[in-house]
Amino acid sequence: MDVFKIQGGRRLKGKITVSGAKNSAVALIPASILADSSVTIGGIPEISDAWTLKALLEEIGGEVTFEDGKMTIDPSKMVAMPLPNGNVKKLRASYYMMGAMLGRFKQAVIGLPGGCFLGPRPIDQHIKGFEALGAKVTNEHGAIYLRADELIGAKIYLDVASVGATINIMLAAVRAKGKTTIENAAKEPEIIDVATLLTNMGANIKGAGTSVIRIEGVDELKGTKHTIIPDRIEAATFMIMAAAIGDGVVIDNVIPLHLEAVTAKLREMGVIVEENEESLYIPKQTNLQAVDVKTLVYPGFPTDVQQPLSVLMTQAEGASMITDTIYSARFKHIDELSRMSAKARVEGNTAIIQGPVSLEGSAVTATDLRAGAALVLAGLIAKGETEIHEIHHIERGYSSLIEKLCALGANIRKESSVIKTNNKA
Ligand SMILES: CC(=O)N[C@H]1[C@@H](OP(=O)(O)OP(=O)(O)OC[C@H]2O[C@@H](n3ccc(=O)[nH]c3=O)[C@H](O)[C@@H]2O)O[C@H](CO)[C@@H](O)[C@@H]1O
Ligand SMILES: C=C(OP(=O)(O)O)C(=O)O
Repeated sequence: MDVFKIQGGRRLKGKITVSGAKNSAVALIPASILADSSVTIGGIPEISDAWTLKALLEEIGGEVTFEDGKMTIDPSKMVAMPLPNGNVKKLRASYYMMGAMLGRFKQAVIGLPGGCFLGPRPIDQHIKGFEALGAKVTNEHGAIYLRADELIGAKIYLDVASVGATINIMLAAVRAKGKTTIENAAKEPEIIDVATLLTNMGANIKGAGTSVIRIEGVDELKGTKHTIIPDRIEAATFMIMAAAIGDGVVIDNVIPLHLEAVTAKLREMGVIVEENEESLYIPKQTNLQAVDVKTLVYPGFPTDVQQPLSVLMTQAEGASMITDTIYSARFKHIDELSRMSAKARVEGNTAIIQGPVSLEGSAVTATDLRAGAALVLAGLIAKGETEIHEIHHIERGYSSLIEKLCALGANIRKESSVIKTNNKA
């Protein structure tokens, strides 16, 4: 099994470039299924989720190339092959194969998705949407079976403003007959990105990025070219790293508007954030102050940044509180941070973190993607060596992380860890 080894205490300085957004990429790639000819997407991050989706599209007959961040998908020979197991279990966003295949083939068999375990992650709102469009949906032995004679536009009110359900219903509805309205839709920037691709393919979508999305179905969608938006969660991770251990870091390829909640909270902690059109500059920081944070749907503070921010809180003066209203159990990293001498505890859906403390290097486990990012940051700050296990979680969402951090002066490398066995045989 591979591990990350970090020698902590090295200051970071220079420029780091943000990759394309994971949560856009994982929806844009399945969206290509709906076209009748090739779709090319630029800026796809080199993350395992993108490679897994490429493999899934190939399993159903897609011809896909992925080189230098450019993915070209020819969907013309795809068929409605069932995908009950295997790659679908490796990532959360395999659920987008449901909406896209239902939209194109009026049928799909897709295993329940994997991805980060953050507490229960139901997909009832996705299914409610598919059923409203006329699909019969059953769950058989851990796979979702979807079938429709035809899809007919409908009015769908989401009980929770779910990112996945909003995008999945858009995917299923763009080729349905008539009008679909999604009310209480999620407003994340990645939803606008997917709507932009679909619109360029010929779809008729209004209101993406607001809480009401209106779709007028079309008979067919054509191939197109698209460039993905920058990853606001990766950017936020780098902002936090720069605030914790930077000697002046430029974070390039960002949309500052997408980061407003993060920037505001960092400023409240005393961090100086200079905004330019497509980049941010964070000078060396002193005197970080404790803050209270609550995660919310966009444009609120993102849950995906909660775990990295909690590490910065260990360096701030006073007691900080961070409440996750989206995923109440997203705190597995706190136990790992405690191994590194953090003073933190969890009460319900809130972590209480006392700072400043001197973190100590240790062997820790990335229990999920952003827990992994948090531990990388903790390792960069800590005295001595930190060894992070289960890094496959981190590789689902951070492209070339080692290379990017080493270029800023970090001492981090990937190694194969030798499992010691009692070899008596
Ligand atoms: C691949 C991807 O884009 N992942 C992101 C997406 O996940 P994902 O799309 O899975 O998250 P959702 O926005 O759907 O979930 C938000 C909340 O709604 C609940 N819910 C969701 C769907 C449903 O049918 N029923 C239901 O109750 C969830 O349990 C959660 O409490 O948005 C999350 C919230 O910003 C992010 O943390 C993830 O990084
Ligand atoms: C939770 C995340 O990802 P996923 O939904 O793909 O598991 C994340 O990106 O932080």
